[in-house]
Amino acid sequence: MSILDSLYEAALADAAAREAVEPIGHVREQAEGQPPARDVLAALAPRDTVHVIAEVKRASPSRGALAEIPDPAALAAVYAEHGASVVSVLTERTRFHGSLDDLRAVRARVDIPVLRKDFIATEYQIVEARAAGADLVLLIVAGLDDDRLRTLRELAESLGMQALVETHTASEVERAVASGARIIGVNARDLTTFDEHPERFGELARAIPEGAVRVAESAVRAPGHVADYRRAGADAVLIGQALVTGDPAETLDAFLRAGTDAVVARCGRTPPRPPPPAPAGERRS
Ligand SMILES: O=C(O)c1ccccc1NCC(=O)[C@H](O)[C@H](O)COP(=O)(O)O
Repeated sequence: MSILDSLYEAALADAAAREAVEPIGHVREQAEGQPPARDVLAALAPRDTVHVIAEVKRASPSRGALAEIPDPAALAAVYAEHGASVVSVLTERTRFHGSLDDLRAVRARVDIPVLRKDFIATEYQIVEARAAGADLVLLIVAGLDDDRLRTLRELAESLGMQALVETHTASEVERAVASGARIIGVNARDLTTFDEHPERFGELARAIPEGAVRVAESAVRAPGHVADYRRAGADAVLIGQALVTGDPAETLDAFLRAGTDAVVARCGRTPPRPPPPAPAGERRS
């Protein structure tokens, strides 16, 4: 069994155990009682700057333990104060040591949108994400067939959320686009081998339509990496490890500075040319 399959298996077993205690009807009522989801597309809309999706990440299958993070809400508050546009919360328990309680605590503390990052393949996981306050859910193309991908994205949208549809290959980008995704991520990390291919983002971003938000995921370890992703066309960069293993405030400040300073030479999105000089008679002295 691949690592990705085993991650889905564990996440789905946990979700089934929760569902046995709390059926989907109850969870749907809780979801309907939540304040409306925050507008993720608006949060990621300004295209004159790179956005950071800052992750609460205690551990990972590729690196093991990263940081204890006893108070995920406090970490998220630092992210929000230092300019993150979205907070990503890993809610998977077995390999990432996360939970829906982390997500609830983060959502209660910050005003920016919150992503539920997990191995989602069922309606139940989408509804419980909204019930816990998520504004955005992760859907991984490699783990879902076309029908599931569309059904789950549409369910998320019907609950007011958006979906970050994650890809790693050209054919996955094609499937993400065909599924109607509005926010498309290219993960530099191969989820079956854990190898990182940061150049992959620039190779694949061209196939993501102009109207969609392009997210570069993983493998940011230094400010220059944010600049590289920005130059390659990223509207947003998803960062976990570097933020939780360094000083989150300083690291995020440095990453955002680097992203803002980067020359925006984006595939298909070159910055507007300056207007031609006015005729001599109209020039101000
Ligand atoms: O991080 C892992 O080891 C991992 C392994 C298998 C599936 C998913 C995994 N991570 C989820 C992510 O996509 C990252 O947490 C996220 O993009 C941030 O990456 P990084 O900045 O490299 O921590």
